[in-house]
Amino acid sequence: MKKILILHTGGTIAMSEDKNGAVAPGKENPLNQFKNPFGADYELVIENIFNIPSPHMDPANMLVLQQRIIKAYENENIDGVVITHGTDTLEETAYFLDLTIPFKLPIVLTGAMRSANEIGSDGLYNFKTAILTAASPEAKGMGVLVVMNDEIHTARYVTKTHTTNVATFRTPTFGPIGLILRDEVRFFEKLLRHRSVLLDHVVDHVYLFKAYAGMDPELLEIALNEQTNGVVIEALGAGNLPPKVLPVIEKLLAKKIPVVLVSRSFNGIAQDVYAYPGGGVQLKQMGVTFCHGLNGQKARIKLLVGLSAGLSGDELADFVSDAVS
Ligand SMILES: NC(=O)C[C@H](N)C(=O)O
Repeated sequence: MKKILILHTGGTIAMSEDKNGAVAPGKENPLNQFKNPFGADYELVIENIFNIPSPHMDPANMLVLQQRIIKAYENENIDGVVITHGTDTLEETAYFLDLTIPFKLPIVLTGAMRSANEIGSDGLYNFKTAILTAASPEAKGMGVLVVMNDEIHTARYVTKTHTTNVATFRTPTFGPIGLILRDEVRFFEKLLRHRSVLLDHVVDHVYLFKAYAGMDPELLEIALNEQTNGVVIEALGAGNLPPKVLPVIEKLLAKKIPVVLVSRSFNGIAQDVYAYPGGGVQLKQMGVTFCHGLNGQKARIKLLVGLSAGLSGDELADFVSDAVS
């Protein structure tokens, strides 16, 4: 018998379409109509912990989820957790939990691209396959997982790539680590290393900026204040910035505000390759932290988690830059 804790948080998987085609949460969560297809082999403990669209999700809510899971692991004898979530910020919640849950418990996030009463709705199917994955012995020790459209992805690298297509969740550069084939859960990769940190609160004022041709330095200047805890920049290509923004970055670093760099490219990692003004070599010499392999929103979660866990200086830089931790 497998005991799976189900935490519903909202999102399209919990919404329905009205007669004009507008999608919104109704009075009743359609997931409550889910009939356990697994019989007596599975005990599903279901909680509607939130009912929010995922653009309303924030790190404080992510911490509520993390604490609920830790409590269940310590006191309620569970074998796995499934979280249903809106897809817009699903990857951020998944990665937050990946970085902050210190034990080998299968935790699987899923959602839907089509609401409950739309033709071809993917919600119940994704929910079912997420439960199967959370119950799989092989999911133990794989970190937090995202299951959508018959694919299993790591929280660390998965990202939403399409506004409406049901095949929206992809893992650029590396690919998924498993598949669901009918009702069979098959993993074909292993996690090499996994590092989590302990935290009991989350810091705010960790900003994410995106670089562009002719980037205006005044955009970054808004981070030059006492409240700012950290800055992430999605840089150009292999990790380069327009030279106009360098004086602001110098000022941020002088104030001991960590500045983390990722690439805005969909594939690949940020590295110190180029030695022209604003190139990665100069940025690294200035003290910018390169975060290898994460996208901007994940690097922001990682910086926020590291800061919330009390890391600073070299320790924080090591934590953030090591994308396989
Ligand atoms: N497919 C979805 O779930 C998108 C929705 N806007 C959400 O993230 O809540």
